[in-house]
Amino acid sequence: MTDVAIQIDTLSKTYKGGKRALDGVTFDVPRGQIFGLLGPNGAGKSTLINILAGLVNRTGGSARIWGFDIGQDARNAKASIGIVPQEILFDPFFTPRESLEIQAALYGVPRDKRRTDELLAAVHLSDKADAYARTLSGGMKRRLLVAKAMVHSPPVLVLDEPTAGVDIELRQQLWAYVRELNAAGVTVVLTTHYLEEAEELCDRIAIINHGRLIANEPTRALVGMAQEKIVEVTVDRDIAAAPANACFDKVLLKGSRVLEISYRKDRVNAGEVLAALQGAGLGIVDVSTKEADLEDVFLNLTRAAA
Ligand SMILES: Nc1ncnc2c1ncn2[C@@H]1O[C@H](COP(=O)(O)OP(=O)(O)OP(=O)(O)O)[C@@H](O)[C@H]1O
Repeated sequence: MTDVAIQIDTLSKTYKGGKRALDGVTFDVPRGQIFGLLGPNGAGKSTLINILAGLVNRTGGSARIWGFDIGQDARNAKASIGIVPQEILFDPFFTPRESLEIQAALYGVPRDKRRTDELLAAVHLSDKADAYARTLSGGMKRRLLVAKAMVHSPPVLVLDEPTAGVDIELRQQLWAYVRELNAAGVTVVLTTHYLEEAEELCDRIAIINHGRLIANEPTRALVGMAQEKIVEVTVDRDIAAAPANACFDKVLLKGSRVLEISYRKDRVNAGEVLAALQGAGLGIVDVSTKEADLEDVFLNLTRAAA
């Protein structure tokens, strides 16, 4: 129990009108990790995060944040989590410094415990500390949102699609800061559409589809679940049609001498694929393989559960 940051137990949400956005979801977010929550549009990720944030009422199940029940101990639960929302909403007339001070006051952080300057520096906004929020770029606003979520020094930080619409350089900066926070002991939960990002950043990944949990694995294990492998082979003569063989899943003729062959690594290996080509009388000139990535797993899992 003590090593769990967030405990979600048969959590359900049916919106007025009957839409069942979450359908009995159960999983734990271990302390100290960067945890990815993935799923296609409309899968229920924002609903789950909004329940943790106290913005949406659940219709079934329970959740604990840092051991505090979000219903019975809402105050402590709320104090234990910082949430960076998907949408950027600011009063355009407040400066970053004022926004952080107001947020700290809302959370009851005493003046001598406030970390406004430290947070502004951490998100590279010190030089914009006294500029109106409306003059900040999109990336700056997002960084300010991260700082706002951290004013009360919560042990858990949740980021809902934090890098949507943020350019690559800013994304890198934001992730560098998230990694720093994590190294300093903050448990991070993030939702992202960028699978590469999840693969690179997250220790563990849960996938939600149609309001149900369909995977919850260490990232490496999840990527290892990809069974499809692709080998591109250049052969020694022109061929008119792709050869067929029982050990190929799919064959594409990509040029008169180049074949792209998909096979299932749980059934055959690359040697058998190449031997099958040689058996068809083709000499092999060149070979390259492509490892499956999280995207392949994600597509397979979400398709299978559709
Ligand atoms: N206030 C609401 N009233 C009714 N239905 C809603 C409401 N909010 C969300 N939904 C529905 O619940 C389902 C889950 O939505 P949710 O926003 O949680 O998905 P999501 O995984 O966060 O998607 P996205 O990645 O697009 O934000 C969707 O079908 C959505 O249309």
